[in-house]
Amino acid sequence: MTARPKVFADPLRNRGTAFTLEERAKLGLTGRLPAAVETLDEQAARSYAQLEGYETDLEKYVFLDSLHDRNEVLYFKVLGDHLAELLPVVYDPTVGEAIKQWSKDYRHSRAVYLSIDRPEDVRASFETLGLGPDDVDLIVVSDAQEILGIGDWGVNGTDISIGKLAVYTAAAGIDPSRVIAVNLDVGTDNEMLLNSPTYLGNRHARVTGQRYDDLIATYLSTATDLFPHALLHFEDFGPSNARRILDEYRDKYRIFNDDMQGTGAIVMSSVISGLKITKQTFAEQRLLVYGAGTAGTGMADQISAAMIRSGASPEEAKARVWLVDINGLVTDDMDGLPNYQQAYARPAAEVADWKREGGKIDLLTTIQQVKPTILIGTSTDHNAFTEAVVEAMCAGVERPIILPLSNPTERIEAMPADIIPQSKGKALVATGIPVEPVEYDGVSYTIGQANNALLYPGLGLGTIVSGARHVTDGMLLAAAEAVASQVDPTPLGASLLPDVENLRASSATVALAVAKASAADGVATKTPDNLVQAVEDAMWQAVYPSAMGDGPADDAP
Ligand SMILES: NC(=O)c1ccc[n+]([C@@H]2O[C@H](COP(=O)([O-])OP(=O)(O)OC[C@H]3O[C@@H](n4cnc5c(N)ncnc54)[C@H](O)[C@@H]3O)[C@@H](O)[C@H]2O)c1
Ligand SMILES: O=C(O)C[C@H](O)C(=O)O
Ligand SMILES: [Mg+2]
Repeated sequence: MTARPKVFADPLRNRGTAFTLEERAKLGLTGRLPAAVETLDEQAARSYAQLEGYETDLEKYVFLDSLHDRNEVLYFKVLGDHLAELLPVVYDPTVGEAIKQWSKDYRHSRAVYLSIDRPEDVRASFETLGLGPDDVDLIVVSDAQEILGIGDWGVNGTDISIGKLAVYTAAAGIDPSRVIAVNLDVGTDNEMLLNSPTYLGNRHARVTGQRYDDLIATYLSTATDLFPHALLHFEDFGPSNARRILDEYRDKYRIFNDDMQGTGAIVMSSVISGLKITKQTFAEQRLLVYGAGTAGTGMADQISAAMIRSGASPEEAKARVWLVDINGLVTDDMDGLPNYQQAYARPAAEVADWKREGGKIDLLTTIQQVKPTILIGTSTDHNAFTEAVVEAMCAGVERPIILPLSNPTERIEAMPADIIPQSKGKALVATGIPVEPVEYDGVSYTIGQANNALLYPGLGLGTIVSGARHVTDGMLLAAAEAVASQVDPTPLGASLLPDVENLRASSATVALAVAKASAADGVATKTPDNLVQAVEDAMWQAVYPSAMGDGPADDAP
């Protein structure tokens, strides 16, 4: 058997049957491909037809993953041409299924693995990529402690970094040759994985404390030293680490926590749209967050900051937020509250005569007492938003904003198909997962996807184009407003958020707003004369470079 030509194994350069005869000769591929020289469109049509032959989304995920590893341009062409259909396959919710199977189904690797047991290898692990200081725009890292709403998946969580990067490219044209996916393998507390013969990660419990902190510090300093222009995206860390890392390092490095900041901002977009319907201000809102972890408290932070901007004092804003977590309404007499919950804990005296079940003040009671204008679910507590909960929300206010945001599908607090009829069409709903429109009383209600995927790609692009030194609150707000500006939510049944179908255009608009905010906040290091053009030019397209007049580089077979 002869050796496989090297270029076939490089997904960034491989074009398979699209190599012309000249390219085949130049690359030593003569006679190594069937005669047909296909266009990218022809290849994409065949790949899509093959994809349609698979039944389950997980099979489609595996097929697309293999395509990703053979030919990146073709993969992104197929993904881009069918974005709304395929986003749920390469990303949430199917990526959650793939992660559960990851070690068992292990095929190949495109990530960098940093092990807590070998911190001395961090630098070498990046250096093996052979990339220079100007070659990297973006790194997505996860320690996989809280993957989506499915918990701790150790090294299996690698695919969340890969999935997020695929969305960055498909949605905002981040150049796929300039990104790195990283898994921080600090062990896992998932017993099932530890006992599984196929598990590929470190076989010990999660390391915490100083050694963990040292690995994070080493990661940040090494990545920034080697790739000084890269945006460092943090994904699916556990709640206390997520917040600690962001608080400690956001003024020092170019970091972004998607679950806190990206999710907070997409929720801001949903609320901005909702307030166009209720004709209220942020300062008038009463916010109830059910599931006060990384995402939920990130949202509370952004919404209370918006209350302050719209005229509330910090004390008034705080007094308009209620958190309900696993032990019921969060009050200041509870022991061991994490600091991110303490910030919003209600005075115990204020709720002394509220009804308690098993010592807890539950979600329904809190709604009845508080009459929230906004109810957010980030609890992973499936079906927690019962009919009684929805009815109580509607009894309190005319048009409640109800956002069941837990992912994946098996975790969502309620499905819009239930909330819309239960609220008689009054509730303003968006979800984290993609869902079909709901028909009710002769109206079709389109449900916006309040998933950070609608926001972070454009935010990342704007950060890269402006060379922002940090991701500021001003940039997050600009992104949220830019997303909301793309829809008119006021007709009955209209979505609160733009359609995923238009994600690429939407991301460009977001990027532009973010780049402007970066300059206004004084963190931009690049200020192109024509920002619109700079954003357009920065967006990578799924075409073979020769089509843009640039042939493939020389390479021995
Ligand atoms: N739509 C989006 O863009 C988006 C973004 C980030 C996270 N999320 C989803 O939000 C959920 C939470 O993610 P996270 O990263 O904040 O996780 P997390 O673990 O940090 O927070 C979850 C919180 O919910 C609480 N909780 C668990 N069970 C509960 C119950 N029965 N009742 C009340 N509270 C309960 C936990 O104590 C914890 O405080 C996940 O499902 C995730 O997929 C969605
Ligand atoms: O990944 C997603 O779909 C959104 C979010 O980051 C999550 O953790 O659920
Ligand atoms: Mg996440």
